[in-house]
Amino acid sequence: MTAQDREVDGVEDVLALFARQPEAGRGEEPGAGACHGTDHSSAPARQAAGRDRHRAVPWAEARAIAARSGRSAAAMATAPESAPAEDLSSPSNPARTRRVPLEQALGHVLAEPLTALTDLPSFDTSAMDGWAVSGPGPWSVRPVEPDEAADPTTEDAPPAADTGILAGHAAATPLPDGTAVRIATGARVPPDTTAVLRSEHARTDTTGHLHAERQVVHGQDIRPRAQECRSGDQLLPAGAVVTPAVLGLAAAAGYDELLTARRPTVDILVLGDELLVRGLPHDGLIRDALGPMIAPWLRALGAEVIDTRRVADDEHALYRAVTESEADLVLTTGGTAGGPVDHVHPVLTRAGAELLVDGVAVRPGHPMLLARLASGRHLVGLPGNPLAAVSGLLTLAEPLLRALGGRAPAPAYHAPVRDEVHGHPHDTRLVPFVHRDDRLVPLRYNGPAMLRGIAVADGLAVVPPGGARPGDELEVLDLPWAAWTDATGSIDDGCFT
Ligand SMILES: Nc1nc2c(c(=O)[nH]1)N[C@H]1C(S)=C(S)[C@@H](COP(=O)(O)OP(=O)(O)OC[C@H]3O[C@@H](n4cnc5c(N)ncnc54)[C@H](O)[C@@H]3O)O[C@H]1N2
Ligand code: MOO
Repeated sequence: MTAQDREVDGVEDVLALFARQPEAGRGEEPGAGACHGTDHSSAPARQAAGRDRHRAVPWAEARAIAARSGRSAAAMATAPESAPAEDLSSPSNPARTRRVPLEQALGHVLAEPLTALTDLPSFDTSAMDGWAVSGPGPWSVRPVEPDEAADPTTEDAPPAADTGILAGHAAATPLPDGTAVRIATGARVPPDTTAVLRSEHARTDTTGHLHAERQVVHGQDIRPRAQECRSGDQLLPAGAVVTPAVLGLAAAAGYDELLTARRPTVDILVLGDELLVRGLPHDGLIRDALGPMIAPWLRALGAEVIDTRRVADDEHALYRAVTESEADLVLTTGGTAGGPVDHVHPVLTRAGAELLVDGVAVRPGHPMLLARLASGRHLVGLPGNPLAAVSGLLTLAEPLLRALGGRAPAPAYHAPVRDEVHGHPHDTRLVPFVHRDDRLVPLRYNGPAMLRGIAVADGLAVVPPGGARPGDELEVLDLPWAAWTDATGSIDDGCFT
């Protein structure tokens, strides 16, 4: 990769050792994560921050609350009154589940365990092209009887040359001791077969007898019926995501359709009169960065986005939009803080919503919130600063949607960080990083209003209060499309080697 290529992929510019960046408190730009620096240095801001800190929930607890609330909402919609709240996957109520043909099931979530409908393999199968043999050799070669070779669906077809027993054909006649019959990979081995001899390990003599050129072990190259599973075995639990491999397994196990969890629905409300949807910023107006970003991000998290709507900075308009939505989740952007046109809190109060999380001890994104509306639906309020919105998306919306959609919690994983990362004194920090040589390398341009770092990141590193030293293990939040960029190779590891 040339220096020019490196510039083009955007990583080189964004990659930086945190220790080499200006520290928080010395200014926010160019993004050493100093939201808490400049923002809270004035007396009123300090007071606001003090109030926030008082009610802000720790980051991990906020995620746990979101997951718990999603689980109980899913259970209430799914199960009869008496069912335990954790029983997400009960398929008893069709409202939250859907039968989907296999060819449309990719990316859906199983609403019931995938249980084998057949033994796999469903018959003793030849694993190789060669000979089915019975007993010790040499063996006399037996021609295949027409009813053994015949395709059961084309019994009227003219007799073909002796190809032996082919895959998909019946093989009901037992193989007498001392005899061999030609057989193809995937064909049913005849009863009383003791082994399959690969064609390259076999030789026929002038008298037509078959000899093995290698030692023959009993059962060799036969896949016995039910080697992989028995009918009724659980292959996958409820909550598993249907991947291409799961589609293949389900088909092999006999499924034509799958019972899947209905995707949770989301209405996105983008607030802010300063936002433009086209063209260049001008006269204090800026482009809406969240409208184009949030819907595809939520879809990648398994949600069904009904609509993304721009709502004027008007309390009544927001109240109507929130209370009229029929989505499982209303997601707002902006208007979470205490500014003159920040209407999210007043609207929630007016709507009789219960605030489950009102501020999180995380940077960026601390004004994020989670509420349960009177209807039982949820509202996640993302802060307007774009990276703060991403933080809210992964802190509150991701665990909530995962639970609403019947998926198991993502197992947490940790990786060592390569560089020192400056920490906030009290709050968790979420910092965009790239994986390099089994280490997390934090990225610059991680300020709350910036997307330049996250746009090239593999994920967000969870930096505990106080920061991290080189080699410390940090929790990792993957981005749902990390695999896409790997697949396209657009962000090439080569640029750092
Ligand atoms: N006195 C205080 N002011 C603020 C505090 C605080 O603690 N005390 N917290 C700051 C933090 S931290 C954040 S984050 C923001 C949260 O603000 P809001 O959620 O109310 O969002 P807005 O005020 O509407 O916008 C903030 C910022 O983001 C821009 N924005 C909004 N929407 C979009 C969008 N769709 N695309 C691009 N940019 C967007 C908006 O223009 C503002 O610049 O509050 C701080 N203030
Ligand atoms: O950092 Mo704010 O700027 O918490 O999102």
